[in-house]
Amino acid sequence: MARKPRSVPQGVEPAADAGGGEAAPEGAAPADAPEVDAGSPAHAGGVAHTAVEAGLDATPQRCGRVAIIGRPNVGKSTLLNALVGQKISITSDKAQTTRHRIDGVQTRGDTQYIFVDTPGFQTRRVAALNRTLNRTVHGVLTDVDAVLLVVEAGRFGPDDEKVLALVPRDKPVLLVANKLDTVVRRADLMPWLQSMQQRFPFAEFVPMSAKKNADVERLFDIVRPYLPEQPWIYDADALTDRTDRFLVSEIVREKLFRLTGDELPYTSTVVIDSFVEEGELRRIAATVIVERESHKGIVIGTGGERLKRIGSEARQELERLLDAKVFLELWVKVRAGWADDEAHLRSYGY
Ligand SMILES: Nc1nc2c(ncn2[C@@H]2O[C@H](COP(=O)(O)OP(=O)(O)OP(=O)(O)O)[C@@H](O)[C@H]2O)c(=O)[nH]1
Repeated sequence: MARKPRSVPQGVEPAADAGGGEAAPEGAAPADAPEVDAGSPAHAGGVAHTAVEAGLDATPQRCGRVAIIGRPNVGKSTLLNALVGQKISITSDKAQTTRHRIDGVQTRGDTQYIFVDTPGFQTRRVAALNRTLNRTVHGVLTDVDAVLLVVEAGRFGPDDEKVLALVPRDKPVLLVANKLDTVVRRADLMPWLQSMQQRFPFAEFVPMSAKKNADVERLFDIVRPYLPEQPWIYDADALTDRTDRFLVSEIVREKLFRLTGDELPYTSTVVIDSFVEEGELRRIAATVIVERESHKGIVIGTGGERLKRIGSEARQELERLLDAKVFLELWVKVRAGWADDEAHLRSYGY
């Protein structure tokens, strides 16, 4: 399991925005929080069942799972990274970047928040890759204490509607109206929030920007009451359930997407061939898998320039994440039709 590095956490932008988060527009006050079952056991025969009753500890632990769902590109990964205080989920402008379910752990005071990122709900293609992704989203939702439905502030289209339809009715759903910083006329948001209130019994309305520190802090306080009183599942310094090896493949994939822009279809992926620890050095070999010979050219670039840059940017970020020196070797291979082939998907960890 990956832990928080000793070095300074990445992810949330420093609070350059003094005054920080945008306040919720007037009238957008959260709906009353529903009664949350704190999960404390019933009293039986005067026996102390909790640390509090036994007088051992004034603050019993809270711990719960919170799903982050939403259509592609609304900012789910950006939010997860900000909440966890470290980059564990990759982001790019290319929709459908997130492919795996990832637990992001943040422990603060008496509370352990386990945020579950999910792949954007896929509506475009019906290839095996998308079927697998949709199954992941369904699985996540049955197993959480609360759901953050992320949408873009002021917008709720058919794709958002499809995601909302997936949520089991017995879960508290908090509407995160993200990218508030892009809304020019805040007054326009009021009627929109009211229409959202009519649409679904959301437990809370949270207009915010995942890129603003103060907004992210506020979200912790809003989510906390929805988490049951129960012992923590992970150690206090845990970052994610994923291994370093997994995080490495995600970071290389992010650089690949960022540096190829729209030229490369989202069906390319990255496989880690070897990950060796030699004292303070990590020797990593990875292969970029693409579907066509022409895609290989895109990744390599003129005179190998682009592949070199992907490697160099990934290495710098990996050194911060792993808190070690990194030697990264990158290869490119063509595997036609991998995204439509269930056997290949399994071998690549999907
Ligand atoms: N202006 C602004 N941009 C944001 C905010 N949050 C996320 N973004 C940008 O929106 C784009 C998509 O963000 P992601 O976090 O990758 O979105 P996602 O929902 O995880 O996308 P998928 O992986 O496709 O499901 C990126 O370019 C982010 O930088 C925000 O609060 N304000």
